[in-house]
Amino acid sequence: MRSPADTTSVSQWTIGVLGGSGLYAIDGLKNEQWVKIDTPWGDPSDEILFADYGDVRLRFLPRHGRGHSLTPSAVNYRANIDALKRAGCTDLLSISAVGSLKEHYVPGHFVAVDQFIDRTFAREKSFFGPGCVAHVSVADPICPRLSALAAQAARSAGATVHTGGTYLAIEGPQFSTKAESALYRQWGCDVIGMTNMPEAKLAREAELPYATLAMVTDFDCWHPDHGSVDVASVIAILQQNAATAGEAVRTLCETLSGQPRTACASGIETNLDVAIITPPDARDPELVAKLDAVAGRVLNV
Ligand SMILES: CSC[C@H]1O[C@H](OP(=O)(O)O)[C@H](O)[C@@H]1O
Ligand SMILES: Nc1ncnc2[nH]cnc12
Repeated sequence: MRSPADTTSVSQWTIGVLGGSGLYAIDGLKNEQWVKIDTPWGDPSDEILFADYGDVRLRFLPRHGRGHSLTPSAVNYRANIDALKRAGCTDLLSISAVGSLKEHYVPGHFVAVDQFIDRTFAREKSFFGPGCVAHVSVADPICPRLSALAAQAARSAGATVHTGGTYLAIEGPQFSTKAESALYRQWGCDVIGMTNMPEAKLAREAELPYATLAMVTDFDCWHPDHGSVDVASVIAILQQNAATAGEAVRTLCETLSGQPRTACASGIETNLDVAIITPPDARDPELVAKLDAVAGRVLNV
C-alpha cells in the first residue's frame, strides 16, 4: 500500500501555496474551509485554507499568519512544510515579496527564481538530526516543471516575469545595510528576501517539488536613484500585485485542471532514496515517528 508520505503516484494535483507578505487569502475558490493541522514540529503559521479550483485541490497557508504576526525568524518552517504535506500537497508554490538587486528587475515585476544563497542563521533547517541523519541535494532547489507552469500562469495574469535568478535569503527582520546590499550584488544575486530559506531546503527533505514566484517590491538600498526600502512602500506595491498573484494561482489551477499529475522527472519526490545515512538499527524511534509525513515513504512509518 502507498504510504501517505509518497506522492510519486498521486494523479491529482494538490497545490500548496505559501502566501507571503501581502497575500493572506486567494479569491474565487470553491469549497473553502480553514483547517487546523497538528504536526510533531509544533504549530504552523496558521490554519490551512482547503479549497478547490476546477479539478485542482488548493491548500493555502499564509506564511506569517493571517494577521502577519510572525517575523521571518519566528515562522516555524518545519511545521509549515510538514502540515502542507499532511494536507495532501503534491507541489508547493511560494509567493514572496523581494527586493531587487538588479537595475532591470523593477518593482511590480515577478521573478521565477531558480537558485538561493542562504545567509539565515537562526532557524531550524532540517527535519533530520541525531538518530536519523540525511543529506539531501539542493543543487537545484527549484522544481523546473512547477516553476515554468507558475511563470506562465503569472504572465497570463498580466505580470512581467523574469525566468531564473538567485534569491539571497537574509535573517532579518531588519533590511540590509548598503555595504551588504553592494556585496550581494557583487555575488551576482538578483533578489533579496527573508523567508525562502530554509523553506526550500525543507520542502526538498519532504520530497515536495517547490517553486517561487518572487514579487519585486523595492530596490533594497543600493540604487542611487531610489531611497532605501521601507515597509510602507513594500506594502503599496504589494497591494497592487496581490490581485495579479491571486490571478496567477487561479490560472495555474485552470491549466492543471483536467491534467493528470505525473511524477516529476527531476526525481524530487524520491530524493530521500539516496539521502539517509543512518542504518535502520541505529535510528532513534522517536525521531523516526516524527518523520512519518516527511519521510514515511522511505522509513516505513
Ligand atoms: C514586508 S517586507 C519584508 C518581508 O516580506 C518578505 O516576506 P515573504 O517572503 O513572506 O513575502 C520578506 O522575506 C520579509 O519577510
Ligand atoms: N529589500 C528587501 N530585503 C529583504 N526582504 C525583502 N522583502 C521585500 N523587500 C525586501
